[in-house]
Amino acid sequence: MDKVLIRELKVETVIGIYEWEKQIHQNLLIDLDMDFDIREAASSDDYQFALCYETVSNRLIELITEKPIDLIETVAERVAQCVMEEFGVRRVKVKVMKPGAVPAAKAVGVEIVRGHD
Ligand SMILES: Nc1nc2c(c(=O)[nH]1)N=C([C@H](O)[C@@H](O)CO)CN2
Repeated sequence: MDKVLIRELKVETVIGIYEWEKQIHQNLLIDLDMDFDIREAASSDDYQFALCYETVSNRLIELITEKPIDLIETVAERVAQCVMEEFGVRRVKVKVMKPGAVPAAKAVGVEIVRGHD
């Protein structure tokens, strides 16, 4: 299946389970693999048939930053639900990484796949 990809979308937001985390902003890095048939956009060279990675990125930043979230699992599920419901994506892989959360690790994170072919 064709895919539209977003890599390392940086989202600065209030994220975490601890009280001190609720007082600061931290970065999340989000990867998306969105199943999407690109043939109509490619053959027509017409933007109206494309899944706009810019529009998706801006919507996800809005979604994630609208209120504090405890778990990165919640971020992943909300992102998957949003791209399927609002952008007509039938299957999506979402990876949410939290750099710096564990000092000894470069990043920690979760990855989910939602939807079907
Ligand atoms: N599976 C998870 N484990 C942990 C999370 C999380 O979101 N998912 N969050 C934390 C803390 O917020 C941590 O990032 C603070 O450094 C701990 N474990």
